[in-house]
Amino acid sequence: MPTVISCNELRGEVLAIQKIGNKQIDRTFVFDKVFGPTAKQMDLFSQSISPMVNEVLQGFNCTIFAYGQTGSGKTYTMEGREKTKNGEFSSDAGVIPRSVRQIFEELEAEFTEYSMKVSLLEIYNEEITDLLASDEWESSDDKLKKPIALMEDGKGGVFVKGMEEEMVRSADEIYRILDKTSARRQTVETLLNKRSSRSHSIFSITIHLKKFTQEGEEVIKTGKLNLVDLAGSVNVLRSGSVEGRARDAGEINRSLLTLGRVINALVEESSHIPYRDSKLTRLLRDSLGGKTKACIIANISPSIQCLEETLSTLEYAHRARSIKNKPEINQKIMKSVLMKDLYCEIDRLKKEVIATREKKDIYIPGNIFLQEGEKKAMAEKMEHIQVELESKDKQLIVLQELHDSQQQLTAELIEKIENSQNKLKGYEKVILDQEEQYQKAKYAIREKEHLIMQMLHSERVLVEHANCLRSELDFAAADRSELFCKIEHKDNIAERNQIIVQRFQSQLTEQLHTMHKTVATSVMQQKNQLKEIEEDMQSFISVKAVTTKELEGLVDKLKDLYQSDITTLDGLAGELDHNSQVTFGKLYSQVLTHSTSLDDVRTLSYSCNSMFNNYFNRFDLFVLRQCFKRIAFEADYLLKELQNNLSKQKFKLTDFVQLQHEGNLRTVEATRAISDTVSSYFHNVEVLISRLSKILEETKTSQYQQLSELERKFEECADYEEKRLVKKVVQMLITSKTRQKKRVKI
Ligand SMILES: Nc1ncnc2c1ncn2[C@@H]1O[C@H](COP(=O)(O)OP(=O)(O)OP(=O)(O)O)[C@@H](O)[C@H]1O
Repeated sequence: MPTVISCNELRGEVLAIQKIGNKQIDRTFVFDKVFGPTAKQMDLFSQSISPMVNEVLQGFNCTIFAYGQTGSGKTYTMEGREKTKNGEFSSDAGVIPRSVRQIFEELEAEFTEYSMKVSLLEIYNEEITDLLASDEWESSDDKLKKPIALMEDGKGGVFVKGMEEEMVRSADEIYRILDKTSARRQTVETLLNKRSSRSHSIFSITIHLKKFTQEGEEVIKTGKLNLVDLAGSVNVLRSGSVEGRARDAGEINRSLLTLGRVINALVEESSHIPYRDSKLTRLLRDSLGGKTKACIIANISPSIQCLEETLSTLEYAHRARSIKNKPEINQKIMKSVLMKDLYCEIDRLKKEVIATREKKDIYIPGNIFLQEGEKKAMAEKMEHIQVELESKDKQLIVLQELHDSQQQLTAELIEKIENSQNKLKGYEKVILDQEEQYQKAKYAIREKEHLIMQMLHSERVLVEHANCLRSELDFAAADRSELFCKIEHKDNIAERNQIIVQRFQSQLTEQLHTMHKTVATSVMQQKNQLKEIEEDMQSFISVKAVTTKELEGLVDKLKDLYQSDITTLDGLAGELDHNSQVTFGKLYSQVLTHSTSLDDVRTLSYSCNSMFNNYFNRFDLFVLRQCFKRIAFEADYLLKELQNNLSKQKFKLTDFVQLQHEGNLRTVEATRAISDTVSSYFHNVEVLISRLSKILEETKTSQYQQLSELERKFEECADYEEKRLVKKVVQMLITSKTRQKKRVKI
């Protein structure tokens, strides 16, 4: 069957998947706790109920409701399937037996003095029945189940008139009461549940605990736990209620509807809360928004067929979640006050009984009468008392008849009792003997129990040891696989390294080869270049020598030219000198011839003048000659200087060429030496690389050997360890089995 509900226990969410037409609508409801289909009774109890039970023992009133569709597991949740299984507490045990057990365990652990009473009410078709009122259940006739009235207590609360509360001293007593009364619940077969409970049941445990104040005064602390198994919320048509029971479906829904309306009104904080509209809500008024702590368990089915009811339950519970109760601890009552209250209650009950017997009137205590102002409440009370009186009349007649037959039976019984008492005395002796035997057996059992405990302890230790060994083995196996992984990884790295070295080797050889070639070509080129430079220098020197020679020739020619010019000029100067001397002689003879008269002076002056001019011309030529001589001398000197410089330069150039040549020769030598060193260095590198790869190869093989050796040793060790552990475990199992056998024998 398809499921439409999924639970997220961690987030406290319930997801409902609804399909309307082709549309899928997902709805999520959040709760304080969510228990999925795999949850156990114990989970629900320990997480949600157990803390509330503790609070009851602290003096709070707590109520636990189980609400949900018929057949969804409310009764299973509250009561469970069976309380005990093979003498142990069953895992199917529900909230009620588990709460009872916790209460007694805690009370016994604290050595607290306490008194405890329980009550069990059923609300069916808006009528309250007391399932503990024993005398009414003697008869199997349903009609005799007497409905009882709900009364206002005048303090704003209600009480169930004449409700029986049974004092209990142990959990077993409560279990017995529950077993006895479970058959009395109104059940009917529906399509959804073979034993559907049609009524609401309220099981209450009231605990009075004796405590001491700091001043040492004795006080009574009271806590009450209400465990409510609501009737299933049903759709009459779908639930298939049969045999005219459809009415009860309506009534159940009516009281559940009122419960829903009360919840809605509380959530909306409405001014009017319709508690009074149903018996259920009147009775549980304090648990709904009052001083009581309340927990609602919403039971749902994951089936698609129940989706409508499931959604309604989820909405109902979700609304109820937002109700805020104001839990208050019950006031501690002084023992004396409690006693006084109890005496008053007894007094009231006595007066009530007398009034009922006399059928005259009803008794209402003065204080209640004064407080009962509300007409409605009073009318209801009267109505119930009327109903009660009528049913009591009927019962009286039946009881009278019963009384007569009972008296007859009593006489017979007294006789039987006397016989039985005689037999009893005989049995008592037997019982005493058996008690003694029982004590001995008990002692022996305790001893064996002690032994068993010790054995169990040692078995637990052994199991723990085995677990430790197993985990060690697991660790060793994990280490081994890790080691294998590492070896594989190392192999891969070594392989990759080898490839890289080989590649490097080939690249290096290639590069060395190229370098050799380059160096040889460069040496050749350098040699050629040096040769060319040498040749250039030789040609330059020879050209220079030729030019110098030519220059020398030219200088000689120039010198000769100057020399001839100077001699010509010298000749010219001599001729000029000779001519002037001739002219001067002629002039002197003329002066002597023509010097007589007055005009002698003028003639003298004239002659003197020309003589002066001649003299002057002669002086000029002399100076010119001197100048030429000096120039020729300077030119000669300059040429000589030039010649000297040229020959010096020639020598310097020859020296420079010589030096250049030597330097070139040295460079060639040095380059050759460097090239030799480089090639020898590369040769060495080559040798070293080949040696290195050889070493690498050797290391790799030795590593391989070492690793395989290690692997072998590790495998041996692991095998040995495994065998040893298996042996140990087998040994331990054998020991444990022998112990178990011994224990069984014991
Ligand atoms: N969690 C569960 N594990 C095993 N069985 C379960 C569980 N819940 C319910 N059941 C079984 O399903 C059947 C119906 O459950 P139960 O009577 O508790 O439902 P209900 O809600 O009380 O029904 P109704 O409202 O009709 O009384 C019972 O036989 C019960 O044992």
